[in-house]
Amino acid sequence: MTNMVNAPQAVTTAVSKDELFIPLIDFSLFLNGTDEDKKAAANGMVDGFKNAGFIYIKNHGVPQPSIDRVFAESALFFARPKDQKNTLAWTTPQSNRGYVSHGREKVTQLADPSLIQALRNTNPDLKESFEIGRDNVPGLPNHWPEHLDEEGKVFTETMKAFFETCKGLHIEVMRAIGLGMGLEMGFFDKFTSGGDNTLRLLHYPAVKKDVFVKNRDQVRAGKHTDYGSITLLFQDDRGGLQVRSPQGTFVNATPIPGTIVINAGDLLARWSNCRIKSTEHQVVEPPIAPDHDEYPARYSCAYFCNPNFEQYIEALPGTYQSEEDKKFPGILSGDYLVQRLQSTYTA
Ligand SMILES: O=C(O)CCC(=O)C(=O)O
Ligand SMILES: [Fe+2]
Repeated sequence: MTNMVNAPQAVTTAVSKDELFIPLIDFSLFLNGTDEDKKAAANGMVDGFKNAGFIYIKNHGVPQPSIDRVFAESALFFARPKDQKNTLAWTTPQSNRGYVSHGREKVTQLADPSLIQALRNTNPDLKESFEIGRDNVPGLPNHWPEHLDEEGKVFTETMKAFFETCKGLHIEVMRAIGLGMGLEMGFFDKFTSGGDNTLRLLHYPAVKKDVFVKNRDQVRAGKHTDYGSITLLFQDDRGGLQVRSPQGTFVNATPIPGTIVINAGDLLARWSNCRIKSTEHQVVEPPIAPDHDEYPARYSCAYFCNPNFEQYIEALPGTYQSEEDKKFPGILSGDYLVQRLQSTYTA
């Protein structure tokens, strides 16, 4: 008889509040378990994406020292002088690579550029970021700092390696989603092989407490949904990420050491014919105010995954019975992303 007490559990709870239930999945059971383990982990993941749009995973196979190195390199990068960072500036939605300074991006659901501009002026996001795309794409170079100095070279090597690590995890997570949705486990492989993903390093600088007191609408990152298929989110231990609950409240997605938060994006919601949810989230000041007058800086790292840009995305098998059940027309993955990015940024 197996010892049920010591058997690892595929699914436990990460967050439970206001009807928002975000599961914590032991991903090693999917990666290395029996067929039964794989199925239990995969089902738990898909349930999480259907109900909350968010899951946490542990034992995910990404070595903690690599994650620590990415955070350390990211902090060194953002500490560079503004002028230097601006030489690496983000340019176009088609490229979606480079440095984005405070207030330039305002993630929002609004499509009207004048409304986005008005919002950006009143409540700028208190953050800066650096976007890294698939390397060696002709005509769309990454804006690496490797020519700047030795540190720039180390940063570049670290991020290139981490991009590949996350690309591997994306492939595995989509295999789990395939299994959990009753598709073949390899169903998504032809959509994930290219790695048309974006690694975004984020820095939310230290901010005076009274900024949030004077303006109650001030946030570190405005509420939004992500655009692509899934996002792998690595957060530090500061806290501040919040997820919209079915009751409409924003609930803390508290950092859990050793875990990665994964959320479904709009394109996966569309692809799954709305079986899977893409849930609004935001970043606010940490839940507990410090004794002194300032909230410390927060760092995070989001790996935005997309189906290969040349793939045509339409309702997945099993999510409709007849053509009329399809809620959206098909679209090329790359066209969808560029459309969404175009309304997010102004030059
Ligand atoms: O910094 C975070 O924890 C979340 C960032 C985020 O949601 C995004 O960049 O889309
Ligand atoms: Fe996001």
